[in-house]
Order: sequence, then structure tokens, then C-alpha cells
Amino acid sequence: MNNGSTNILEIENLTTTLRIPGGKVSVVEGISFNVKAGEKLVIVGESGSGKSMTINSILQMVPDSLIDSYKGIIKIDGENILEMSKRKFKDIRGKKISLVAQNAMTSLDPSYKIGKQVMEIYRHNHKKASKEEAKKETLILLDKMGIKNPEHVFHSYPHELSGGLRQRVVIAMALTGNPKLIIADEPTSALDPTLQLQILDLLNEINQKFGTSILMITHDFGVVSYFADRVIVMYAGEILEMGTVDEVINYPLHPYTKGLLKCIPDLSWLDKEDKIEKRKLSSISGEVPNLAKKLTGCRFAPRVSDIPEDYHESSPKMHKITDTHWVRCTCYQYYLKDSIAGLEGVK
Ligand SMILES: Nc1ncnc2c1ncn2[C@@H]1O[C@H](COP(=O)(O)OP(=O)(O)OP(=O)(O)O)[C@@H](O)[C@H]1O
Repeated sequence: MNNGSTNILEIENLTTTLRIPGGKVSVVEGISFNVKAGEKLVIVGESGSGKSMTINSILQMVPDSLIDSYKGIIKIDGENILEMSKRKFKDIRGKKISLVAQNAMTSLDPSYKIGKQVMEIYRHNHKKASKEEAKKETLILLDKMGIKNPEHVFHSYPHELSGGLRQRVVIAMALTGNPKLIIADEPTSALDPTLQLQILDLLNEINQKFGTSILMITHDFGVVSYFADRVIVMYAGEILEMGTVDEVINYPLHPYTKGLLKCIPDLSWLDKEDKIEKRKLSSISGEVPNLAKKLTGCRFAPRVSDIPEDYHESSPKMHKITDTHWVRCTCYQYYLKDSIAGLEGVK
């Protein structure tokens, strides 16, 4: 799974368990993956698949009232945060790893001007910085975020800015400590489509210019194909498929990945004569299982009718297809059964 370059983030066999009324529920179940230096990794999955709980585990943001345990290893730049004091982790947040939240308004305080808020975070990450230095660096950062008039934005309140500008400010805040990894929680889902592309382009530019690794979560395969180097497909707290963007989008193996890809609206009808005929959307039948119930076997099996029972493993494992492409459960082999060369026939 690792091509030899440095891993900024290493997750090994992570299981996150919550306390719920009447018991416990594991919302992330034995997941393992790495984010390499300079890499853009995107986790995709339906609502309830465990994307947020994965990043909340990495950021240690699951509320104390909810968390029962984190088991496994979460290494940030070589250090296991699950064996670290809260104080040390607080020091790492911002400097090695930082969050760009889904909705900029949750990261910004409506009662303070933008400049004051960015400067405050800057001074948290650079304890010795004077006010003057913090102001200078804040203006430079706002400028680097493609903000045309940094002075004006510096003196504005959040509500005076457009959604796109607010998201640029939030990205600037995440960069104040020059982190090695940015975790982006659906950073474009609150924006309209044209702004979505601008924010993805900005994150791409940050990745290229500063070499910052980016771990993003989304439910949108459009975002995956536009932005990702590698993709993880999550379902019911597990990883079902993982590979380069080319492998997962052009050669999907797991029936869930295939199902998600079929859900992408086909807009080719826009250029066709028979417009009405072409306006068909797909969906995956059934729903994500209730994790509070004991789940055995392939978690996706109840939602696929075309794959016979004996293709599913009783304890599904991750199977290596290439050095980068992995898929859970042998059910993917059903799609290859007619291929003479088996897996060789996939590519
Ligand atoms: N506060 C909570 N109490 C109990 N269970 C929760 C809580 N928050 C999330 N869960 C459960 O954890 C599982 C994973 O949810 P999670 O929010 O990580 O999914 P997600 O893929 O991020 O979905 P979304 O895109 O809707 O945010 C789901 O089964 C969900 O019901």
C-alpha cells in the first residue's frame, strides 16, 4: 500500500467505538490506510458510511460524551496520537495537521473581524510572533488564497463576505501553522457548483505549491475524479475498495463502487436529440445497515442481488489486485468469472 515515500498519516487497524443508549457501536471497523507526503487522498461513501467518524478519530474530535474507545494506531508524522497526551496533541493540531470544515461559518466567529480571527490562530501556532508579524503574515496568507483585496477582507466581518471568500479564509486559517496534512471535510458541499471548482483548484494549488498532503471526505464522485490522486471507498465503517483514481474509476471491482459510479448523473443527453429518453438516474437499492446490530460477512451483500451467495466471503478480507489497488471480499470475482485470464483480464 506504500510506494516507499514518507507517510504523513498512517492508520493501522483503527476501530472507533461509541457509547450509545443501551450499548456500544463500532462506527469505524478495522480500517488501515496511509497518506503519503504531497498526496491527495479522498474518502468517498454514502451518508452513514463512517467518513466523518474516520476524520473525527484522526483529529480526536469525537465528543467525550460519545467516545468509548479508539483501538489501533493513528500515526501523524511518525507519532502515534493514541499514545499521546491531550496537551501534546493540541500542539500538533495546526502545526502538523489541520482541518478545513464543511461550513465556513462553523469555523468563523460572527462577532469578530476576519483579520483578528486569522491573526489569533497564527499567534497560537507561532507563540513568539508579535502582533505586527501576525498581521503581515495574515495579509500575505489571504493574498495567497487568491483573495483580491486582502486589506478589505481583513477588516470585514464573516457575514459581509460571500460563501466562497469565507471558505478561502478558513483555508488560510488552516494553513497558518504550515501543516503537513490538511483534512478537508466536504469543503465544497455548502457552495454552488462554480465556487466548488474554485475551492478545489485552490486546494490543488496549495498541494502543488507547498507540498501539503490533503485527506478529503466527500459523497461526490465528481469531486473524486476532479481532485484525487488516490481514493478510498467506505461503507458501513469499513474500507471496501482503495486504489489510484484511475483504478477505482476506470476499473472498479467492488459492487458498491460500481453502484456509486452508476449513481453519477449522465448529462450526455444534453447534446442528444432524444433528451427525455436519456434523463435516467440510478440509485443503489436498500440502505446502509444499522451498525448497532451484529453484522457478519460482506456488509454490502444484502444490497446486491446479482451476485450469488458463494461469491461472498464469510469474513471478508482486503485482496491485493495491484500494489495500489485493494478490494474487500471475493464477491468482486463474480464480475471476472468469464474472463479467461481472471484478474489479468481486468486491465
Ligand atoms: N452522535 C452519534 N451517535 C450515535 N451514532 C452516530 C453519531 N454520529 C454518527 N453516528 C453513526 O456513525 C456511523 C458513521 O457516521 P458518519 O457520520 O461517520 O458517516 P458519514 O459517512 O460521514 O455520513 P455523512 O456524509 O452523512 O456525514 C453511522 O452509522 C452513524 O449513524
